[in-house]
Amino acid sequence: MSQTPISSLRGITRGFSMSIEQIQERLALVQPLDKEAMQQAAQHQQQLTKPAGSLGRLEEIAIRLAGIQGTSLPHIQQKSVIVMAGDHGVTREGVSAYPAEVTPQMVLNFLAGGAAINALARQAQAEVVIVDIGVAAPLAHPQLISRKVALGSANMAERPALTREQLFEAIQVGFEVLDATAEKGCHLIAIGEMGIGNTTAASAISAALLRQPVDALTGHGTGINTEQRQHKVRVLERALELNQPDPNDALDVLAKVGGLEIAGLTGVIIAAAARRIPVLIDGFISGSAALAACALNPAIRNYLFAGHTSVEPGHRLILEHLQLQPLLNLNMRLGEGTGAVLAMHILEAALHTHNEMATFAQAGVSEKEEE
Ligand SMILES: Cc1cc2ncn([C@H]3O[C@H](COP(=O)(O)O)[C@@H](O)[C@H]3O)c2cc1C
Ligand SMILES: O=C(O)c1cccnc1
Repeated sequence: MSQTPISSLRGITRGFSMSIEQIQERLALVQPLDKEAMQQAAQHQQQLTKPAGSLGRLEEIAIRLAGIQGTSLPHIQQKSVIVMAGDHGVTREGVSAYPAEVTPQMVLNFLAGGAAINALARQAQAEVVIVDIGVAAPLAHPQLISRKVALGSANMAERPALTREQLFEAIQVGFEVLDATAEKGCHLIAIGEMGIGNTTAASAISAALLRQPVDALTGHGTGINTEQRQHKVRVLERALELNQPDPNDALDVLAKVGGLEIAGLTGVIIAAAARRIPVLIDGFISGSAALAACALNPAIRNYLFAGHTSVEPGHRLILEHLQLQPLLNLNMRLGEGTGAVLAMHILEAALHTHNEMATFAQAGVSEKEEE
């Protein structure tokens, strides 16, 4: 993974020095994991009443959470899922199985508590934070965080999806939403999104940053058929050819072929890592935000957990690149943060065993025989 040089960040930000400084500041706050806490947590695992290593990846999760929180006995109490919603001009090219008006309709459904993410968040006892960062329709609700940067992105098949100002504003919204969530107390964040057409944006971002042909990572999204997928690939090829996003510059990629909710989630991820809060990534779209965040600072990767692996083929390529092993594989392709919130149970299970099990000494259980 290569880090975007700060000089290249400056290159694209003439005139917006406030925002770029804020982004650089946050990126610079991300610290390596606490090695000492991880060593102590690993030793603690060795003393628990089980054959060494027998809790498999649960042990690795507890140890990494120790490194993230900087304590040998990490804990998760308050959890939130931040769902960002935005529209995509590229839907005018006919790249989705559903019409764009589903975006605002689903935001209202989230606010009424009737979507899959609401059901799963209730089960996981996670707070649901809904942000309108760029839905192309007026929306108002007491529980909605209204931070519209624009009425959707522009059509990337015709021009850059976002202006530099819109990109920086969207990342800034991500910082602010994460800050407000963290200040209420939060030990684990899941990220989710809603935006008809956003698998097209995620495909373009990952094709550019992973330097892969779009055909290798473009999927069927909400359910387009084989012929429609071929059309989506052609639209993507046209958008990449026209915009020429710089693969060494994740901000350039996010502006030219990204989207407001994806840029906002990139901001959430950066700000969470800077505050040592673990982040559960959901599917392909939130994965593309993680890919961009890690391109800006590779140290962010250590704060991320992959909730699940999506059916979208590009998601697997992102996770391989970030060297993140998904916790679940349930053939899901929904988004909204659903796979991430489901995996909260696994992270909590890792800490229940880590923090609650008796040691061999406490329980009077005999340890392994000498070899
Ligand atoms: C009813 C409904 C609920 C959703 N919840 C998430 N998505 C998901 O599907 C969209 C991306 O797929 P595409 O790129 O093919 O449009 C996003 O909004 C994503 O979150 C939904 C889609 C629909 C139709
Ligand atoms: O991978 C995802 O998160 C996904 C896939 C299809 C549609 N919406 C989301």
